[in-house]
Amino acid sequence: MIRSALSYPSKKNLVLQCLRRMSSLVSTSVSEVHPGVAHVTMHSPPVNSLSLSFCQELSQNLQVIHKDKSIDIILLQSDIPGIFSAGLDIKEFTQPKERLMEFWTAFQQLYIDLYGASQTTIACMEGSAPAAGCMLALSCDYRVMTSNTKAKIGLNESLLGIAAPPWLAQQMMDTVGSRVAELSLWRGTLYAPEQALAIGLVDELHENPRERALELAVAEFQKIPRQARAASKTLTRQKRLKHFHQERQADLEHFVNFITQDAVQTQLRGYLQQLAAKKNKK
Ligand SMILES: CCCCCC/C=C\CC(=O)SCCNC(=O)CCNC(=O)[C@H](O)C(C)(C)COP(=O)(O)OP(=O)(O)OC[C@H]1O[C@@H](n2cnc3c(N)ncnc32)[C@H](O)[C@@H]1OP(=O)(O)O
Repeated sequence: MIRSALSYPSKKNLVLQCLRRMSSLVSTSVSEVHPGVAHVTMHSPPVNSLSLSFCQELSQNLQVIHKDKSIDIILLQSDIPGIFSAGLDIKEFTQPKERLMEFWTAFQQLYIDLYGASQTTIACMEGSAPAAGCMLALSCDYRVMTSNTKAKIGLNESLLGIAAPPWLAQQMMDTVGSRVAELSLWRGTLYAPEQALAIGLVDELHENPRERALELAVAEFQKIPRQARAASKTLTRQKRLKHFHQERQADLEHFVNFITQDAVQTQLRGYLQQLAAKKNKK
């Protein structure tokens, strides 16, 4: 059974408790029965889309955990049925320039905080993870997805008239290989769970991803010395992170210049209308 951090009197949990109170979109709890395992839960209805405040809150939760030496596993999960995360909040793309810059900076920081976490991270996907939702999963060390065929995962940016940034495209290439990533990116393919497993986009399918992730964390991952797990991550990820920091400003400028083009804005408005029309048909 998972108990909230609220039930812990220690200094560490007071910090988590404060964070939980401040945060309405993301919360962290630690398990009494499974020490060292933190559950980071996204709950931003209707679809956990990554708005500016959502990115900031998720980052804040991760930053508190990073400082907590007693936590060595992070399970990233959603409490919205059928949804992991719908990706970036498309409405953010239509904001004025200052806000766009703040938004993209927060999204970049979220990538640093999740991809660069020293803890072992597991994405527990009980539902769909398109675009930046997929980025959250790709930033984790291990991905467990629901076997429910309604769920989809992938980088569908091209269908919105935009393209994933280079660092996200790189994550896809690192995970599924260059050729499959290349095809997926320009087609904007969203994969059903079995297909995602076949190309290596997810590591396992399970009826209950949270239960399976906890089992993996305790029975398998925590048996590997944590410093070895952390050092292995540094080996495989530090080059990417260093490059990201070097390119961060250019990435921000590219985003703002690209997204503010009239043709892109028209395309994005059309996509939002399609989503609304789909909802009205239900
Ligand atoms: C240089 C340029 C760089 C660009 C950056 C590239 C990086 C990342 C890009 C992105 O992440 S863009 C976002 C891409 N995401 C999507 O295409 C997903 C769209 N959503 C869906 O497919 C579905 O909503 C869903 C996630 C499969 C869930 O389906 P469900 O049937 O449960 O819910 P809906 O009825 O479709 O939606 C409910 C409600 O949410 C609104 N909504 C859905 N997704 C988003 C979103 N990403 N941003 C903002 N709003 C979203 C949808 O319009 C409905 O709104 P209301 O009608 O209730 O107001």
